Amino acid sequence: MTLVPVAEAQARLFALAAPVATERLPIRQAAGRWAADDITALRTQPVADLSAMDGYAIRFADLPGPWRVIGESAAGRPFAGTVAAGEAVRIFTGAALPTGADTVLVQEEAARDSERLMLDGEGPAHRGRNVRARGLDFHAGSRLIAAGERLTPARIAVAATGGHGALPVRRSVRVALAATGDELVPAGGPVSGAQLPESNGVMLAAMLADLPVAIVDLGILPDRLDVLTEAFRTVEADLLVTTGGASVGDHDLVRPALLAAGGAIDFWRIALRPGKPMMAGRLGGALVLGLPGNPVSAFVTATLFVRPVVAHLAGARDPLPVTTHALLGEDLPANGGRTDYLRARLEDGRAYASTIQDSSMLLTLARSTCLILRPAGAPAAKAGESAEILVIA
Ligand SMILES: Nc1nc2c(c(=O)[nH]1)N[C@H]1C(S)=C(S)[C@@H](COP(=O)(O)OP(=O)(O)OC[C@H]3O[C@@H](n4cnc5c(N)ncnc54)[C@H](O)[C@@H]3O)O[C@H]1N2
Ligand code: MOO
Repeated sequence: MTLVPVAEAQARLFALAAPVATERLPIRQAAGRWAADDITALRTQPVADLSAMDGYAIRFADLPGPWRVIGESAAGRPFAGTVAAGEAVRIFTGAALPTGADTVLVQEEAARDSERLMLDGEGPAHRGRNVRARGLDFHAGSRLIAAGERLTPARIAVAATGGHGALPVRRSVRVALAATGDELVPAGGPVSGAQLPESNGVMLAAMLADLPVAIVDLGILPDRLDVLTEAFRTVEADLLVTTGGASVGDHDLVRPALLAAGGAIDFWRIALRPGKPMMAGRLGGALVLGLPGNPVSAFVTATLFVRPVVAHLAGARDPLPVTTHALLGEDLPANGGRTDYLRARLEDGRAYASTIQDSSMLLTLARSTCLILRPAGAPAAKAGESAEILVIA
């Protein structure tokens, strides 16, 4: 049985579907979406030379003063006249520098007696001190945000300053979630002996909460081919994510049900631990990801495939999770043929893997703050060596 390497599986998954359609959204609703186009400045910022401090606009050549104060320039209310030799204008942060002035004397270094202004300190060290030149931040026509970049709060702010009130984004991604298994009952309800509270659907919804998605909750589906087939046949979504029933047991029916519903499997089984039995395919207009039922396997495959493919569909240029590095807290044994994602805790910059790595253990996962990546075939590693990690909490 050949297992698909993780990076190849991610690339194949992204190739199965293009990003969803674009729309224009009012800027206050666009946070967290991905830009569908380059966003270019419609104006220059600042549009004029502005004061960076509260003080007095002067001519540097007139130092060390004294000056005569001839007016005021406030943000939004510029001084209309011109500053001539020996003259100063009271100025505030963000206000336009009057014509003729080239420098701002901060008020802490000035002494004023009615219209008469004197230096009371060292004064500005050079011409242009405390002045923000026109276009310091950006010029009209500059690219502010590239297509495929996420609309973070700072990018929303730069777009607003660049003159935009609405932004081109991808519409939200419709994600259908289905948990499968006869043993499952909804969280919080009564649980009899052989039953188990459903947690994968709850966890997946939480893992998607910061992404632009509209969740279609198919709830808990029983291990019955006819019920699963009908649910899959009628689902309307961009992405269908199932959990459980992905392996090879007699009650693992997700694959046959997808095929019976008219879907096609593109790949099944990944060189990944935990998460090997994951499958990916298409069903009508939707992508399908069949995640393994073990909760930790569902978490790891959702981290490596579900969140990234949602980002891909939502127009992300770089949809993959970003890893970093940490020193190993303890020795690790050689790894087998699957890339391993060890549940671990980061403490003082060192990553400590949990002793038991069973893919059913949710408390271990809940206490973990990172996953240590162990590439397929990696040799044993010593405490203190650097390892690639994925921060998860
Ligand atoms: N003979 C083999 N057996 C198994 C293999 C294999 O290759 N050969 N693979 C194992 C691996 S690895 C995994 S991972 C699991 C995944 O199997 P399934 O996707 O079919 O998962 P289930 O059997 O349906 O469930 C596994 C486990 O997880 C619990 N579960 C399922 N769904 C939920 C849910 N929504 N919330 C909470 N818990 C859930 C379920 O009760 C089971 O305990 O297969 C191995 N077997
Ligand atoms: O791949 Mo399974 O996910 O080891 O438990």
